[in-house]
Amino acid sequence: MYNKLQYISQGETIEEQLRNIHQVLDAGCEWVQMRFKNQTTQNTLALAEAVKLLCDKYQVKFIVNDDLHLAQQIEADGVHLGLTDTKIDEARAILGSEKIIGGTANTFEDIQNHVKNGCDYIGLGPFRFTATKEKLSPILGLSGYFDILQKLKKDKIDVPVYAIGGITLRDVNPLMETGIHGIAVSGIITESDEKEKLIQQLKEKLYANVIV
Ligand SMILES: Cc1ncc(COP(=O)(O)OP(=O)(O)O)c(N)n1
Ligand SMILES: Cc1ncsc1CCOP(=O)(O)O
Ligand SMILES: [Mg+2]
Repeated sequence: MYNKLQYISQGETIEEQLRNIHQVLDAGCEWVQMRFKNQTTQNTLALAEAVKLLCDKYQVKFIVNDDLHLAQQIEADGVHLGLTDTKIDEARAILGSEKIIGGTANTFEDIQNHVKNGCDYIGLGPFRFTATKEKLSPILGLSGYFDILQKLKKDKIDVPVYAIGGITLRDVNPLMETGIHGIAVSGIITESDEKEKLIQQLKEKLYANVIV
């Protein structure tokens, strides 16, 4: 079972990214997506190599945003691909069956396509407005998640769905009630001065109904 909490990294420089990721790992997060936009290839590679070492040390999953060749080069656990990034089936052909491929969705049809093409998990959103990403797809709100998750259930499409976009601690319970698997968050964790406490609180809500 994939972890129910994915941290999406933030930071304008390699140092800032590494500081944020290191703090999040120390605070107990077990899944990191490295998202480092508008950077040189050299910078992105340097950060990815450093994050790979860190994630190996903490024994947590590490996926790379957007760049499947970089994910392959540094032997990350996988890649997250958006609707305008490399197609999921092309990425699967290159990465093989062992690597994790996540895909962004905004509609039920996006999820159907991703699953058909071999996607392992879905980042469904945005839940609400967020300044973390530009050019957002239409906002889904709670009712959007409810409708899409109902359709997935009806069509027996069983794929882990992560809610994303402007999520706060208060949103976790209502979102989980729609049937999502977990959440992918960036801002709330990056900006928190009490990361350990926040991650613990998020996990308590995310795993409240999981029988171990
Ligand atoms: C878990 C997760 N879900 C969605 C996204 C968004 O991906 P994308 O639409 O490609 O946007 P960018 O993150 O590349 O700006 C994500 N990264 N992770
Ligand atoms: C990458 C991405 N894709 C849709 S919303 C989003 C940003 C999520 O970050 P935050 O949790 O800060 O809103
Ligand atoms: Mg992308």
